[in-house]
Amino acid sequence: MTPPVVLTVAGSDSGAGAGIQADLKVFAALGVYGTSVLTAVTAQNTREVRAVFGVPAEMVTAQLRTLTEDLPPVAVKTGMLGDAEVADAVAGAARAGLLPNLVVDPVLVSTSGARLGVVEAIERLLPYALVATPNRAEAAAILGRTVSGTDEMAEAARQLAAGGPRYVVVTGGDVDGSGLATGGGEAFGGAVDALCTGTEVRLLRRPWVPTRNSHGTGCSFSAAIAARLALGDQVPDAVAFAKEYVTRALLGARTWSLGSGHGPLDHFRWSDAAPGGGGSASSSGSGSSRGSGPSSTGR
Ligand SMILES: Nc1ncnc2c1ncn2[C@@H]1O[C@H](COP(=O)(O)OP(=O)(O)OP(=O)(O)O)[C@@H](O)[C@H]1O
Ligand SMILES: Cc1ncc(CO)c(N)n1
Repeated sequence: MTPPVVLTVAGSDSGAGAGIQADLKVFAALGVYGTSVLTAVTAQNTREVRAVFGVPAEMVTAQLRTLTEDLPPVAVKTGMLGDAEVADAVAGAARAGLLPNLVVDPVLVSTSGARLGVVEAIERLLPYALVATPNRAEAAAILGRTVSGTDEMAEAARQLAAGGPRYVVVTGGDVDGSGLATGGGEAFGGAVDALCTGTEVRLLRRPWVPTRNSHGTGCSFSAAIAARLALGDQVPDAVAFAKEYVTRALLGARTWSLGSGHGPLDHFRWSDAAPGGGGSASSSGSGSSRGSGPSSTGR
């Protein structure tokens, strides 16, 4: 059995909750061969991003060329890009056809509030995206207006899809500064995302998981979409799978204590094996076999 190759182009999170490290965990959990091109190194833990060191654009290009010559990916996701030169380097590879099934997660700000990207960089890559996955704040920054309720999320998804990516998911998982269970998701009666397929907008709704351990939800969501695309899913199915996967990974992480800030997700369903583990929570509605994913969501 040869697994499909999937690539993440993103920054390193030393705390391994987000960025490259989260993406590689998702790829492993979903049974694809993960490769990585680093755009930045962050000094980061569950509480803060203390320092960011950008990888020069020429080095990003060198990684992309070297990798794709030998291990061409079937699907790709991008996360933190850093500056516009790096975004140009990635856009150049996309233009050359080296980045098929491209999922762009327009990372701008970390959960802890640190700036990780600029709108100008994201705008250079969006035209090449098959799928874009901005959260509400990112969609607002790109469009230059606020995006609050589900109607505005749907409208933002539609507007962004008209300007480049074939599919856009505006996610509603953002949590306010105080962290615990105070996020927009609760106010909406669940974790709601708006998927624009080009022709229509669907609201994807799953139960809101009240936990501080939500570091890297966006990274994991976009990585799971790329993994499922590589395994042959159509985009709406890949998105539905990814939503279920993240819900399940949040549920599994509810009771663990890794760091004193926003801890990581339970990517590998370890909580299923723990006594009274979080993975079987009925509200998830997901399957329970280890390593496998759900077959449907509440679309
Ligand atoms: N507490 C939660 N409970 C349930 N689902 C959640 C929760 N937090 C996020 N999600 C879901 O996770 C997915 C990722 O969305 P989110 O809006 O968190 O991305 P993000 O803000 O880009 O993440 P990050 O903080 O990693 O940058 C979405 O499907 C969202 O609805
Ligand atoms: C490296 C990196 N990428 C993305 C995010 C967004 O969560 C983060 N905190 N760190």
